[in-house]
This record gives sequence, C-alpha cells and structure tokens, in this order.
Amino acid sequence: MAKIAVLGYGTVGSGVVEILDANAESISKKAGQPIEVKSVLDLRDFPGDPIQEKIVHDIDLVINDDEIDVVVEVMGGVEPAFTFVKRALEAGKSVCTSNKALVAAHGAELLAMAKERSLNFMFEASVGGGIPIIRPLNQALTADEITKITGIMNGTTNYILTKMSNDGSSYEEVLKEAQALGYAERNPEADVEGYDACRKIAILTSLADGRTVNFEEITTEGITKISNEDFAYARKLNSVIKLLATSYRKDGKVYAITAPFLIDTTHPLYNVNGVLNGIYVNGNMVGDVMFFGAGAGKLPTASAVVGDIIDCVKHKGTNVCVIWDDEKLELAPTRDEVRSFFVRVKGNASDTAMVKEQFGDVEIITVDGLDNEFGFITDRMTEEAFDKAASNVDMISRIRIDDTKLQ
Ligand SMILES: NC(=O)c1ccc[n+]([C@@H]2O[C@H](COP(=O)([O-])OP(=O)(O)OC[C@H]3O[C@@H](n4cnc5c(N)ncnc54)[C@H](OP(=O)(O)O)[C@@H]3O)[C@@H](O)[C@H]2O)c1
Ligand SMILES: N[C@@H](CCO)C(=O)O
Repeated sequence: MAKIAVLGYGTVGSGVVEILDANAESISKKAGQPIEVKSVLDLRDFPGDPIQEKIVHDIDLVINDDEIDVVVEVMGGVEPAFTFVKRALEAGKSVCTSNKALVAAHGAELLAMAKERSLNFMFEASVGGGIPIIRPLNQALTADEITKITGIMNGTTNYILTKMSNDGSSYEEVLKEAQALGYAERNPEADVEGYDACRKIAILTSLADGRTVNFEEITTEGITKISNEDFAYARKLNSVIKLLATSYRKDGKVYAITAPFLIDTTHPLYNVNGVLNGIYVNGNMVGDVMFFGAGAGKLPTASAVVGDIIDCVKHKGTNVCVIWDDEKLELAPTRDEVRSFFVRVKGNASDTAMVKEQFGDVEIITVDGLDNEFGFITDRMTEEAFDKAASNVDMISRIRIDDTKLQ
C-alpha cells in the first residue's frame, strides 16, 4: 500500500481524491499496489465530506509522516507551495503538482532536488489540464529537436472567446461562468491577461530546450481588449480569435510570445473551442504532432495528477530523468519577429491614402454597421516595422495573424 498526502482540497485536490476512489481497482493494478490518501492539508475543515477525518492543518504532520511516500501539491501560488514542496523532497517524498506558477518559477531547481535524492517531481497537469504534453516532450519526442510549439493553453480564455464569438455573450458574464465551472485561477487576471498561458509556454519551451526560459521575459498580451467589433471582422475574414502561446526556433534563435491571434480555417487550432486546449508541436524529424483535450476542470486535471502519482509509486527509489537545468535560455526580441497583422483604423473607407502610404496597396475590409472605420491585413513584416508604420495611422486595434499549417 502506497500512502500519499494531498495539499489543497479545492477543485483539483477533491478531483484527485475522487479519482483515486472511483478507479481504485484499476489504479492499484497499474501502480502495482493500492494507493491510499492518508492526509489532506487545507485551511478549511470539510464537515460532512468523507475526507473530513483526514484533514490536517499543519504541514509538519505531512512532512514528518514517514508512511507518506508522495505529496500532491494542488494549492496553487508560489508560496507557501514552494516551501512545502522543498520540505517534502528534503524529507524523501516524491512530489506531483498541477501548479504552473510554481513549475515556471522553480521547475529546474525542484527537478534537481528530486534527482539528487532519487525521487521524482512530476507536473503533467501544469500545462494543458488533462492533455498529456509534459510526458511526450520528456519521453516520446526526445529524438527530435523541437522547432515550434504553438497552442491554446488556457481553458478559461478559450471558453470566454468561444462564447463571445459564437453567442455574443458579454465578457463579464462568461468569465463568471468559467469561474463557477472551476476553470479560472483564484485571481482570474492570470487567465485573462495571458500570464497563465505565458507560464505554460515557458514550461514547455524549457522542457523542449533543456534550459530555463524566464517567463517574465516573454511578450504577453491578454484578451481584455478584444471587442465585439474585432469578432465581427474575424467572422468576415472566416477566422477566429484565439489566445495563442507560441515559441519557435529560427536561425539559431528562440522566440516566444503569448497574445491573441487571428487564425483562419486552415489553422490546426481553428476548431479548438470552449474549455478545450490544443497544442501543436513540430519536431525536426517527426514533423507535426497535435495534442487536444480538456485544458482545465476538476476531473480532467486531476486525471493528469493521478497519472503522475501512479508513476511516482511505480518508480519509487528511481528518478525518471527530465532534462531541464537552470542555465538561462535567452529569448530573441519580439521586435524582430516577422508576421502579418490585422489592423482596424478610424476613418472613411474611401480615404485610405495614409494607410496605403504606410502599408502599401492593402485590401480594405469593411463590416456592415461599423461606420467610420475600416480594416486591412498587412503583408508580412517585422513587429518593429509594424509599430513604426502603425504610429502614423489612426489605429483602433491590431491583432497578430498566425499562419501555422499542418505540413
Ligand atoms: N482548476 C483547474 O482547472 C486547474 C487546472 C490545471 C491546473 N490548476 C492548478 O492547480 C492548482 C489548484 O487549483 P484549484 O483550481 O484546485 O484551486 P482551488 O480550487 O482554489 O483549491 C486550492 C485549495 O488549496 C487550499 N489552500 C490554499 N492555500 C493553502 C495553504 N497555505 N495551506 C493549505 N491549503 C491551502 C485552498 O483553501 P481555501 O479555499 O480555503 O483558500 C483550496 O481549498 C493551481 O495551481 C491551479 O493553477 C488548476
Ligand atoms: N486557469 C487555467 C487552469 C488550467 O491550467 C485555465 O483556465 O487553463
């Protein structure tokens, strides 16, 4: 019998307990022994909940319990999660977490601590909820040099963008729904301002490269400025607006960005809607690979955590090697990136001289009901050249265009 402790009995933590109970028999077969939740650390009591007798409020009761082999950190935030996880590893316990804030900030250090002690630090649920993406990068795709990762990596914002686009729902209303469904972060600013997706692409890029990406250096824009007018133009262009987190390697440099992008029907992520996430990976040998599934929510996320718990139990005494060290991976500047942009400007669609002077002979796009403005799509140009040209027109908004295609 393997005994574990769960830190945090919220959306994910309660899902972990539920799955270990519901699938106890098959999990026991796969792990080679039954897995029992010995204690659950939380700030609250849960009277009436079957877990109530296992609730503890003092982390020392977990750390000092020699029967506990695996600690599952699903509280969120960097502190005290970081301290608790370090203490668990120092006490000889493997750790599984869904906490991307923790992994993006301290992944390399915690992996090194686990390796030194023949333990494991696993974090499959930290990116893409229930979608397997960490293990594929660590194991199945290691023959390749990863040339590009681009994905919809935040369920909350994809849910919001899908509902706003398809049903015309208001931003505030759909954000509340996403919170009620357990998708959003405790402070949903992390979702809607793109910080959560930024941390996820930092984790994936660090795993793909083996060096650490500082997530704070990734250009990051959220979805809060996307308007119903933007969706109207997107529809006219047979396109949708998605929050993409992307990194790619070009001419020996690595670029990374998290921002809303306009994508058309030929894009591999065009049909990834609602809370679903989709992650496209290109390897220099395998070519294109796609990962798709529930990106957030109690049971999908907990499923990925329990997969890690089983792996930790199976590998007790053996470190499953993950190459991610603390050497810094320098990112190339966003201003050098080349792409097209969709732009909305103020003015009459018959008076486009200034736009054409700056951007060349672009095709003018108008939408019925949107007066005194028009849109256009630029040729491919650097971000720096775009910003310079855009400063000379009366721009309302711009959305980058991603033209990833399955090859
Ligand atoms: N929800 C998802 O779909 C999802 C998906 C993937 C990853 N994640 C990640 O998984 C983690 C947990 O998310 P969640 O949605 O399950 O959050 P949650 O519902 O807020 O649950 C967190 C739980 O931890 C407890 N907690 C917080 N600080 C604590 C402390 N210092 N000591 C003991 N207990 C503490 C909270 O108690 P109180 O409520 O009393 O504060 C709460 O019960 C986060 O890192 C999140 O980013 C979530
Ligand atoms: N808040 C996150 C949870 C899953 O990481 C999201 O919406 O994707």
